[in-house]
Amino acid sequence: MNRIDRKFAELRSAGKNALIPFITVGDPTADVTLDIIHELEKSGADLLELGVPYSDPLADGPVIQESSGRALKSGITVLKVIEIAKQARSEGSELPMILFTYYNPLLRIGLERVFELMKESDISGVIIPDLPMEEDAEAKQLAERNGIHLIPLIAPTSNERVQKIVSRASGFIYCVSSMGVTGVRSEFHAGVDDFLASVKAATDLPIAIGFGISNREQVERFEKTCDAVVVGSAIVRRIGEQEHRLQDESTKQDALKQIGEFVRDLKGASYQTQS
Ligand SMILES: O=P(O)(O)OC[C@@H](O)[C@@H](O)c1c[nH]c2ccccc12
Repeated sequence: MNRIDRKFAELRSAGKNALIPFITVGDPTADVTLDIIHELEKSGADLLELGVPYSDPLADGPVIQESSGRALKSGITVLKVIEIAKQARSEGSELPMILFTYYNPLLRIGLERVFELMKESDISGVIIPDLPMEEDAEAKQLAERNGIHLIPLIAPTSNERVQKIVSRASGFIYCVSSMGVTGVRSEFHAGVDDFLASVKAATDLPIAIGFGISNREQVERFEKTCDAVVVGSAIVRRIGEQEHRLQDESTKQDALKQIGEFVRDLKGASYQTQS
């Protein structure tokens, strides 16, 4: 049991769902990211995806790509991201943290070392969008050895593949609402409900949905069929809009508050875990 399991168990017994924000670490700077992490937590985030900025992010839409660009300018690397997770923890954060990274940055450091560093920083999960199940044996083994969940991403796909993926998963299952890239969508494909039902039928693990969720109505839409929603672009876009105000001491608190309010809105009164 790590922090992810404990959080979902706690929410399940309270009959609540989880909100999982995704942010790009280092956007606009490492210091501001720490403030954002604490603000998200105060505003009701239940778990957190820490995105490692990457220069060639295949699955990312424009909002996250631009955010990666800002973060790379501030000099962030995967090692720095892991360091920032550790610092957030030492500053009192209790959030279960999930590292979100493409595979190459991990390989460059060396898988063995990077998983040990994640453990030392109390990171509970890792999502590697470009690592297919067929090639994840080494990462999976190292994750297990270090008490970290390798969280699979599943896109609407054949039943057989769903079975295969969930049967070896741990932590939770991240279901992608639709094909394509991240970003805001106004509607969800009707097949998404069948897809979620087929995943649910195949596993007892919590199920998260992400890709294109940007408002309270959409969060509610998935309340019954999922245990968690991931919101990336809608939050990252707001961080981008506040880029300068977040870096000016005289406006920073107000800018943080606006981001926090958006997260409170997403959760809605029925979700609220904190007042
Ligand atoms: O941005 P959205 O549409 O809210 O989707 C979540 C998402 O940003 C995050 O989980 C994510 C960022 N990059 C990704 C690449 C692949 C899958 C998922 C992701």
